[in-house]
Amino acid sequence: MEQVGANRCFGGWQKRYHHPSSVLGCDMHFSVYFPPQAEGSSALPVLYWLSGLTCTDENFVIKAGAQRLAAELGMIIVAPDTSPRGDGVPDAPDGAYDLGLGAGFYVNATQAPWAQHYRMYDYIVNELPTLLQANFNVSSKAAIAGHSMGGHGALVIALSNASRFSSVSAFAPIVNPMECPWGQKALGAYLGDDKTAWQDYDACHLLRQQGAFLSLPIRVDQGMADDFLDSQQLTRPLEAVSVELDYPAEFHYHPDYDHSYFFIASKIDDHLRFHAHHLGLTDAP
Ligand SMILES: N[C@@H](CCC(=O)N[C@@H](CSC=O)C(=O)NCC(=O)O)C(=O)O
Repeated sequence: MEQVGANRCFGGWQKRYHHPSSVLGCDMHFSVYFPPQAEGSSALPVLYWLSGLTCTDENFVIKAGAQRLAAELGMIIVAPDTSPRGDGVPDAPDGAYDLGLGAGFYVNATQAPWAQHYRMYDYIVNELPTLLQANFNVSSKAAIAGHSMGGHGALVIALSNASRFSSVSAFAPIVNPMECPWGQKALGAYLGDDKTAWQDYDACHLLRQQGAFLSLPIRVDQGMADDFLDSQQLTRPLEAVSVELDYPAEFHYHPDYDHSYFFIASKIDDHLRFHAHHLGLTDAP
């Protein structure tokens, strides 16, 4: 693993790394914010941030403005890329933004030509945490968050690995990919036509299946001026499932906010405080 960037930021460091991924079969970048407390001897908890369509590991780092509060809270934030990358990694034949490069959907693909490299689920759940444990002073406590496609990834990964995460949050997540154009296109390509294989990657399905056995804290924020709100099954279907199950997830709706990083930057502190509380860094959210 090689460090390829380092910027002093709120008394800590915003760093970028490059490493060979055996799971993805290619070289990957990821970004890490180390708060000032990382220079001490205590292991710090990690918040994984999963970004949306078209993003790399850098969109969140540059646009969300999370570092100021992460520095105060003593929280490491890890932002991975959104798909495998590089020569030899297939892309959508028409260069579409919602399939292939920048659109890994956090699944393990089973279909040609994707199956060899598109294994973002295993990369986030297994390879990346192991790499972080081996190289940095991180504690075993972790939380996960994301936006849109990354909100889908965060919810699916946390719901399927609830013992690994103290909390999960999402901005404008795709919560029912089985029933929306972005999800149907990606899951169809990566997993094939058998929709039973899609269920493992649908947050609504997972919550309905497992909600009765879970105590995972969930928070979702949604802008009401989001152009994708209804067309891409964002947020509301998951709220309906949580109401149906009486699952105590938090849903916050915000008039006038859209799907962009302006929304994320406006509300990211609420998510960091939510996770800090459940990670045991603070008494109150
Ligand atoms: N180009 C597309 C939509 C692309 C887009 O809005 N991407 C979002 C995530 S959407 C769901 O995963 C994003 O985070 N973009 C990067 C950024 O820095 O804003 C279109 O215009 O329709």
